[in-house]
Amino acid sequence: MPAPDDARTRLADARLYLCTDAREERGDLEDFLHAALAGGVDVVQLRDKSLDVARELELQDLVARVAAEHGALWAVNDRADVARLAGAPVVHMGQGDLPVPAVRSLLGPAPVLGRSTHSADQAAVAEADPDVDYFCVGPLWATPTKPGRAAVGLDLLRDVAATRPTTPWFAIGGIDAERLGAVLDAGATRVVVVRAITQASDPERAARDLRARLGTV
Ligand SMILES: Cc1ncc(COP(=O)(O)OP(=O)(O)O)c(N)n1
Ligand SMILES: Cc1ncsc1CCOP(=O)(O)O
Ligand SMILES: [Mg+2]
Repeated sequence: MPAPDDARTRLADARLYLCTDAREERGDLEDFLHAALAGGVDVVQLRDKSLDVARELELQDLVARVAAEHGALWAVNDRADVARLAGAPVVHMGQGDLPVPAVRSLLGPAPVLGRSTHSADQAAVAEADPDVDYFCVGPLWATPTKPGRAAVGLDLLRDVAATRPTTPWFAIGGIDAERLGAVLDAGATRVVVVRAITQASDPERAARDLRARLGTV
């Protein structure tokens, strides 16, 4: 696990963040992680709402080990208890999850803390909060991976980009190779994807293609 400040630097340098799907039950999670990370994914998050908490905690060891082999960061979603027990370098909380002060109260200053945002106001709050290390803006397009969450559209991305946040931020929701150009044109430099890699016939190649287009800018 990287030292906290190292993790913050690496998060700021990250361009491609992958949330996994519920593939553990298919038995190919480890192979998939190796492929995606070999393709250049910078941050990987186990996002599987079907897992009970004990199994999720077990699987974080696998995620941590594979991420370390590839020099990538790994993140825990939603669960501060799991993040603490697993020693996660990154934890992600949505608007309906634990509030930022509660997460810091439980986990202290060490983990990189990310926040979901769905409006300009929420993005501004995240940007102004010194305890938020990165935030995500989306879903840009409606996506089956986040049912019930309305699309925010590229206009919000443009609006957020225009505020020139100093906090690293990512675009999320419905992003794939075809739409990536529009996302970059709207001002994002970092993206989070699920299906663009999890549903690719060749996840390593899909990750490599996305990462190459994201570059280092
Ligand atoms: C990196 C990243 N960005 C956004 C989310 C979404 O979080 P949330 O809005 O809490 O929704 P769930 O993923 O918990 O369903 C995320 N998980 N990761
Ligand atoms: C977790 C989450 N939060 C906003 S959109 C989303 C899912 C994005 O999935 P996909 O990249 O498959 O559209
Ligand atoms: Mg959440």
